Amino acid sequence: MSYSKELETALLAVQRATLLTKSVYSSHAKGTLSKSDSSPVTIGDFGAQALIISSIKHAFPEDEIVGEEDADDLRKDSKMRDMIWDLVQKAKLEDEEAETKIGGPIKSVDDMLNAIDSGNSAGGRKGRTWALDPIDGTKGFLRGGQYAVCLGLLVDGVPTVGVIGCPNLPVDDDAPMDQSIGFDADDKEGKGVLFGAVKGEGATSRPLSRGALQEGKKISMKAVDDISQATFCESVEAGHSSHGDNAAIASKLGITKPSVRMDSQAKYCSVARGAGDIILRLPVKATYEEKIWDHAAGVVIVREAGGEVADVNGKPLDFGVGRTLKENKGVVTAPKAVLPHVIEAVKDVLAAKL
Ligand SMILES: Nc1ncnc2c1ncn2[C@@H]1O[C@H](COP(=O)(O)O)[C@@H](O)[C@H]1OP(=O)(O)O
Ligand SMILES: [Mg+2]
Ligand SMILES: [Mg+2]
Ligand SMILES: [Mg+2]
Repeated sequence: MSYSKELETALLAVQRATLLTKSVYSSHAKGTLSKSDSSPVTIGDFGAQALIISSIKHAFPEDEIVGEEDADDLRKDSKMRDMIWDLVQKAKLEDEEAETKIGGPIKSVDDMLNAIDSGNSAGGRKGRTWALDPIDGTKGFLRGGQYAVCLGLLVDGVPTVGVIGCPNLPVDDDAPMDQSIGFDADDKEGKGVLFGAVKGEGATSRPLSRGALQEGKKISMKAVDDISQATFCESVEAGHSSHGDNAAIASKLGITKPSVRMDSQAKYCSVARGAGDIILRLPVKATYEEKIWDHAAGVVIVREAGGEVADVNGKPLDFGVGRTLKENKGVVTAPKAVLPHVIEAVKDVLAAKL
């Protein structure tokens, strides 16, 4: 079946939400709270989740949504709630037809809180579920590095549509990855990319705009003939992916170039357009369960660009078991043809640690 309405809705919804996140960054008042797992959340995360869920509910009222955030803290904190309401009202696409397609503005504070809380689906194997990360890489966002607004559609547990907005990546698909770091607070030309993909239909990139969608261009991964020449990427945060294990794996593959460190699913987008080749996310703690919203959209984009993902044991990622990837450990991404080779190196390095 065709997913053209799903793709268009997701592209517009993510594009509108990126406008909100950019306005938070420029305002320098990010209203940061610490969550129960001590990770940060800002008014940008809440505002983007409200806008995107209201867009999905307008176009597809029956669909389930697994969103990272909930509104519990906001129901207790009127100051924070008012800051977010102000942002949400201001974030509008400058194209009436586009804005109408995603339902127009949210009507009240209650609707905004209820939208945020509609991201409470338990996920699962049956039906249509959107996986939403309103700001992926919140630490990167706060640092002025890369971050991404990520929305994926799972159909019976299978990642099927993926859209990611990266306000700080260069528009040029051929820009080298080390030029990708740095924040575009002033909305300069040349920064801000919207990636999209539908299973079986390829992946595209287009410049983020403030109104109607710009035209998309096909993207694809680079062929890797000699793995020792590959570029690998990993998290900036050592607490999110084991830099030591990643380095040992790279060395086993004969890779001598230093890793490129980048926050968020901007990594998936970068390798999907050939600005890097391999992503290593080796677990730091055995108990950590990767969240479906941290991978669903990126996985569709990478696969449609010629890549494949698996966990550290080479097992396919199972998005149908709830809000987390609890049947998997870590995530490894590479061009399809070389993934088995990379997984062998991962297994060797992990086995040597036992
Ligand atoms: N202990 C952890 N291990 C792995 N990932 C984590 C951990 N804590 C938070 N994350 C999530 O990792 C992702 C960031 O990955 P990266 O380090 O590659 O940028 C984010 O989704 C972040 O959540 P969040 O969406 O709240 O930022
Ligand atoms: Mg978070
Ligand atoms: Mg995330
Ligand atoms: Mg997040």
